[in-house]
Amino acid sequence: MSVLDEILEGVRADLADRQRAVPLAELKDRAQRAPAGRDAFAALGGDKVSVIAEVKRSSPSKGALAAIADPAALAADYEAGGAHVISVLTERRRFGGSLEDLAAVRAAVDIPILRKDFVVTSYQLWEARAYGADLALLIVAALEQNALVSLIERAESIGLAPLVEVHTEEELGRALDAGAKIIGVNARNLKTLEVDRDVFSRLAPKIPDGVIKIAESGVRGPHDLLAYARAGADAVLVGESLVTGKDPRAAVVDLVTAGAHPASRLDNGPERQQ
Ligand SMILES: O=C(O)c1ccccc1NCC(=O)[C@H](O)[C@H](O)COP(=O)(O)O
Repeated sequence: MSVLDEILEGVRADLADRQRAVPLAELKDRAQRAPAGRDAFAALGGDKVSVIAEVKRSSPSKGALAAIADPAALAADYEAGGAHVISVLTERRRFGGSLEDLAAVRAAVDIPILRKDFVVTSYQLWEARAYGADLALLIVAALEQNALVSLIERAESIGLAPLVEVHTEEELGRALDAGAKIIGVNARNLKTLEVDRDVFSRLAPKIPDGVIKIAESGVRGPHDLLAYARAGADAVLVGESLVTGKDPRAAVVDLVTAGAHPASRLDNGPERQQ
């Protein structure tokens, strides 16, 4: 069984418990009373390379990364450093996250928030909306095509921007066929956990203009952001290097500063001096 399959097995078990505890009608009611969503497209668009800063306690590849007793304070630090979007890992068993983390972050920051999880059913999209997310991750490798299409439609219909994650050309074709407007290319193979930063530069030229391109995983600092930017990234998603560093806010400042420089973008001239 692959790592992704193991994660999905645990996700489905936890989901069944939550569905027993909170019926869909009650969840929908809560989602419909949630404050209006924040504009993810505005946060990720423009000339800059946006920074999505992640609240990540642990991971299947590295185990425990950081204790993060106060995810809201960490997210507020990220926002103060200039982050454009906050990603909150809500998966419990392998990442140590929760929906409570999502709600706490929502209350602490004014920028859009991504629910980073392994979504397999629309119930999780209603959860995302009810607990304050503005975007929800949909991983192509975890979904049949019909499910991907219907989850994209459902997300959009309830005010969530779907971030559709791919790792191969075949998955990218499926994401585009399904109508994805925001595509994340994950450098991490979720079946083997191997990180290959070159996956982004191989797939990005095949993503049409007008689709937002996010480079996910493996960003150690501004030099990686600049490399992804040169390959066409509109945004980078960064977890481990922020939560394990001494000063997450300063690390975000460095990334945002690198991403704000026009020379960091594709075809915009020579690499900025570090
Ligand atoms: O991080 C993992 O080990 C992992 C394993 C299996 C599925 C997903 C996983 N991570 C989710 C992510 O995609 C990352 O948290 C995110 O892109 C940030 O990556 P990084 O900056 O390398 O922590």
